Amino acid sequence: MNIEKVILRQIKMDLLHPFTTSVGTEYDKDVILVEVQSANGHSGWAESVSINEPIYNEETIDTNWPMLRKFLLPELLKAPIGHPREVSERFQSIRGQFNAKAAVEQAVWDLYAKEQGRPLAEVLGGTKSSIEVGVSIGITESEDALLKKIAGYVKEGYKRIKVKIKPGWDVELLRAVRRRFPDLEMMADANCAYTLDDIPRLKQLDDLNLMMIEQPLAHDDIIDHAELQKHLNTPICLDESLHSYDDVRKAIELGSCRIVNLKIGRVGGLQETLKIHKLCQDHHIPMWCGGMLETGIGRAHNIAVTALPQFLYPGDTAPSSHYWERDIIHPEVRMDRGEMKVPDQPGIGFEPDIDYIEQLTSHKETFTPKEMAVRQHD
Ligand SMILES: O=C(O)CCC(=O)c1ccccc1C(=O)O
Ligand SMILES: [Mg+2]
Repeated sequence: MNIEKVILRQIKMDLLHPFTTSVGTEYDKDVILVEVQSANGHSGWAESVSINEPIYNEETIDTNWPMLRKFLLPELLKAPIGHPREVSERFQSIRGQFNAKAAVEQAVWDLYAKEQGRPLAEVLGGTKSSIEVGVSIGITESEDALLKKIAGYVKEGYKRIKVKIKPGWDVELLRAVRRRFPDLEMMADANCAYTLDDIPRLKQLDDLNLMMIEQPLAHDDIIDHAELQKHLNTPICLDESLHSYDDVRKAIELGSCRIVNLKIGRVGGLQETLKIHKLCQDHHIPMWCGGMLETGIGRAHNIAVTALPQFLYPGDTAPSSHYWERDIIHPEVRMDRGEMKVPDQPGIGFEPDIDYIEQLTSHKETFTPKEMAVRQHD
């Protein structure tokens, strides 16, 4: 692959509806888009899934930009790349920065797939032609508001719903949802809001036939989760705690989770995703694809990984219209009766709407191998 140019753009997008979790509320999103261009005219695209504040992981859009320009892009551009797997190898000595690394690596994967004229899902080993879709529902102002929202999403056809919980907004609430929707495929996501002192409270969730409870305990823990899982029948799914193949290996070994939420950004890219996928297959651990309120570009990557066979549950891959007045790709991501088609076009299979992206752009910077070489000697 001959990468001639990398373009970073930062855009701002208003969310159609604010999104509240146990740690904060997102009203809009600043997004860093990475475009890698090759000599033969193809462009690969991806986005950093960092949000505006360091409340999900330690990264933000404002920490990603200087890491990209100072460390990651010089590594990428220092010599030609044969295969996208080499990108994560080059980034190995740089600590952390998972979302930023993934954004670059995923753009290279998209470029690679386009150069081969094949869909990204197929290049990764995906086996599905359509995927099932779930929806993640933020904390609402009342129980009634939540029940109304769920009724709407059930009507739209979503295959499972995920309710955000926190202490005091949990047992009674989920009981009310279960009473109203006895057969609904339902799960809860705590975003780290509990401790082991809450075992008695969390045990009450066992009667509600939840598919799983996501990340009940601290973002950096896999030990207490193993203890908690011993007390619960409901499977624990980890999100924040898993950054790598080795994290997942240790969590499986300890019994810290029975299900894995995979976010490509959180684990540093698609190569790591593929390693985790193989590990979960070998251990019969179901996976599903989490979301970070992505634009259509990040969403397209999420759809591609969800086509892999071990992605056994619906993911948080709602269609464009769930998040945005207007998305930045053509066509927009659509859902039909709770399913989405995996695109059969080359690469991510959706065309970035470059004119609209340019309108939304607040900063832009271009990098070439030559300029990087000059800068390295400054
Ligand atoms: O993209 C989506 O719809 C999923 C939203 C979601 O749950 C989420 C959004 C931002 C940060 C963390 C999470 C999470 O899965 O914990
Ligand atoms: Mg989560």
